[in-house]
Amino acid sequence: MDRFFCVSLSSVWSWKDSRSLLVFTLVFLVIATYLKNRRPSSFPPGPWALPLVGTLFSVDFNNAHKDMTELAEKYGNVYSLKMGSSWIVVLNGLNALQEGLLTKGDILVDRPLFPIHTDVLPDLGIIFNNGYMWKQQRRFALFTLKYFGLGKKSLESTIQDEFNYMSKEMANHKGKPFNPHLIMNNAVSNIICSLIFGHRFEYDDEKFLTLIKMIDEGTQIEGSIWAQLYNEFPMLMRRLPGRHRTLQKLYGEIFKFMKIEINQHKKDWDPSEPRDFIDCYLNEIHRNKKDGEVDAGFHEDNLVMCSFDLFGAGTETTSTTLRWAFLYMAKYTEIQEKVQAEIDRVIGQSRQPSMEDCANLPYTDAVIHEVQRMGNIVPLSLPHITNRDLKLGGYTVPKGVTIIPNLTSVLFEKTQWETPHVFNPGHFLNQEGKFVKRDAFVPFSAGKRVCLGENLARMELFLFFTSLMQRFTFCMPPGVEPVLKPRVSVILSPSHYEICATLR
Ligand code: HEM
Repeated sequence: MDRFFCVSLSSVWSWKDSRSLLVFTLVFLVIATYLKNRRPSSFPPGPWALPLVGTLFSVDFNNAHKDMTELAEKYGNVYSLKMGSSWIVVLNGLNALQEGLLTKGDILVDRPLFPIHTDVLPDLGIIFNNGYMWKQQRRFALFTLKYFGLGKKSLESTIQDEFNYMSKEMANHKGKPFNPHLIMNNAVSNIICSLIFGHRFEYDDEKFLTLIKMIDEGTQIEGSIWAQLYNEFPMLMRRLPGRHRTLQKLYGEIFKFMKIEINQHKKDWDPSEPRDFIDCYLNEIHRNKKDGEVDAGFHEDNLVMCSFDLFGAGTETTSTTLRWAFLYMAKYTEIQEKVQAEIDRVIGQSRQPSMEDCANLPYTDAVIHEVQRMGNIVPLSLPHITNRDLKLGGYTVPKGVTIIPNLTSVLFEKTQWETPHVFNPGHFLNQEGKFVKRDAFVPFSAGKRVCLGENLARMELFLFFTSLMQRFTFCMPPGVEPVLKPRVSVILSPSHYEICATLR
């Protein structure tokens, strides 16, 4: 009896012990999780962060720009999210964007380096590079693009000539439905190719078409959930199959293409007569070698990476904007007619549009700006990172936090635009019908990292759009309504569609 009593007493005690231990462990875990996921003091507010996944479920990655804009209504224009284990801060609205990128631009000049890039791409080039090397590479690219024609007649005539090739290709469809994706990518890409490689590619060049398709696929993957997961859980994702694995193969192929072009240039390179960006860069490599300058990073690997950056950024963006323009013109036929009437009145049909016409075509210019605003092709810009503690909107953001400039929140800001969600060229016109600039027009972002190709893109958009409207009328195939819902990746592009381009 005594023995039985002792045994049952000890089992009661051990059961009580384990229960206390369990309760203690649970309380400990809850407190530890709370402390780990708690926002640092005076950090911007935001949704509650869960263990491991953070605020991943507060944003649908198929609609991140919209969800992030809506979150600002609840948490204010400067708020924070936790992606896996890292905090990010989102800037919304014109004031917050200007305070971050302009007033305190020095603190936000760097880019975060994500595993999806560092695993696949060398730490070189312009877009995902930082510090002295980035500054030198960016400055050199800007200078060289200017040297080869930005704002000059030579580039203008390259674009005009390319339009003639493109228009022949479109006219071949004889007003029947066709998908304008590849034609537009090819035409626009040929402009940046003329600047980098010194030549264009025929529209039926299979190798070049494959390259353009690779750029499109790479952009899709970079904006997909696969890339997000890779950046949050790199150790795991490196071991798992998925679309992220394709990226390495795609970029490898594009690098090969760049190297072939560079090797060709080296064969007939004449330092006294640089023909394009590659020739100028080879000269710069030579000069830096002579001067013993290494930190600026002028070497052949960086030439490959800079050419890759300029080619990628200069191909998909402008052509996507023009594809949005066709859709908007097909939807709002009365706006298309007004554009054509203005072009007919100012230029007529006997000569091609030039940049000088821009000032006399305010309605057309306003339509191009409105296409860019509504198209919103780079909705969350590219990420920045704080290089020291930053005071923003009354909060403190420590060094090393990723910052997302939410361009969508500015391009559709209620207090900035009269009809934010309606296609309305009037946003860029005053009472007298003259073109007016708007501060909240930020498709190229702002500050020290503002789009390097802004002037080139503006020139391409104006000359291609005006020439297209002069020569063609765009409409949807019979019975088809234009779909304005975007295909979401790093950029917002129209879903694949067919259009009819009828010669005027
Ligand atoms: C409509 C066309 C275009 C749009 C809307 C656009 C938009 C943007 C945006 C939003 C950024 C990020 C800026 C930031 O981080 O704050 C960017 C960066 C960049 N863009 Fe564009 N872009 C366009 C065309 C081009 C073209 C034609 C080129 C070719 C030269 C180009 C080259 C670049 C480069 C190299 C960067 C990185 C700059 C840096 O990190 O310093 N872009 N662009």
